[in-house]
Amino acid sequence: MPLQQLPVISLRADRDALGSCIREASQETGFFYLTDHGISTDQVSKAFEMTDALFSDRSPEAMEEKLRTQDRINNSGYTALMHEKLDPTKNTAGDLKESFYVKKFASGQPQQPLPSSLQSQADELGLFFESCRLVSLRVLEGFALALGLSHDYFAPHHHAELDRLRLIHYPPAPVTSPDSNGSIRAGSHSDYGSCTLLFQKDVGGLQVDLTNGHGGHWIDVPPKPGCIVVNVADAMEFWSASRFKSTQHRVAMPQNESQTSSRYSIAYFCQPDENARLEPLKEDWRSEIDKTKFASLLHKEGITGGEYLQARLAATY
Ligand SMILES: O=C(O)CCC(=O)C(=O)O
Ligand SMILES: [Fe+2]
Repeated sequence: MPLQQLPVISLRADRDALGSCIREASQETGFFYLTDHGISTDQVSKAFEMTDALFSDRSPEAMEEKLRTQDRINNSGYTALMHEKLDPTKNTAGDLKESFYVKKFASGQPQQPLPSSLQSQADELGLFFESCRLVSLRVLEGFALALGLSHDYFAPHHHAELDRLRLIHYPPAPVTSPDSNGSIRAGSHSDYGSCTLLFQKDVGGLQVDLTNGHGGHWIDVPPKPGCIVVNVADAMEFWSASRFKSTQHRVAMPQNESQTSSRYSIAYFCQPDENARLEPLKEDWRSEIDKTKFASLLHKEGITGGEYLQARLAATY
């Protein structure tokens, strides 16, 4: 019987257990729920309150203020509805979502203009970023152990220079068949970096393709109290020479009345550093890489984390 539910992995597990659970999940679906991660429900609720406040104010002044924070070159600030298209192969107008990208704080200070509603919560926002960063480092330890490497193998390539916390709002929408070729909340895609942590408020819609782009067998990944959804992203798939799967996922349009209201999610994208070299971890693994997916990485000599991210972003906006 095909898998219908993602595994739940505890960050309290000892190193051996963590490595083997993460190995199994990363090889099978590339997605799992993470529990015992140390971020309190109170902290997550506060982050969602900020997200709600940011997107609820639709006055012309507030919308202008948000638009002024947009910085495409640095992948930070506000992105308006329909401005992103995660699945460029589909002939749709753009994804039905708006979002706000947050960069790592330095000495407790934001490194980008924030709209006033976030400015007043800047300390809390910076702490949430930091909590996510620490969890992502633990997940990277799990990946290293799962690949038979020293637990601290990935840390020197991950200083959160390009990491982004993304507050996301999907506006209310009608119930729509998943097979319709029309609008979508977020088109099918795989993430670009090392891994992603995802918090979903209460409205579901996230789906993962168990065939990973080969025909489509979508399973729902509903919000699970206290859990973060974690997925392998493309740089980690490449490093692992496709042992780990960076799996296609999407946010479907509402499938029932309970999903028609606003949907809020918060993603933390853990990225390799600007100058981190992307290459398979062992030379003799090279032949095992998914050559169609990574053609652009294979014909170039020594692409960096920064170059790869820019190339992927250019295809999305
Ligand atoms: O909002 C979600 O649940 C998923 C968002 C996502 O996959 C992304 O932004 O990469
Ligand atoms: Fe994603």
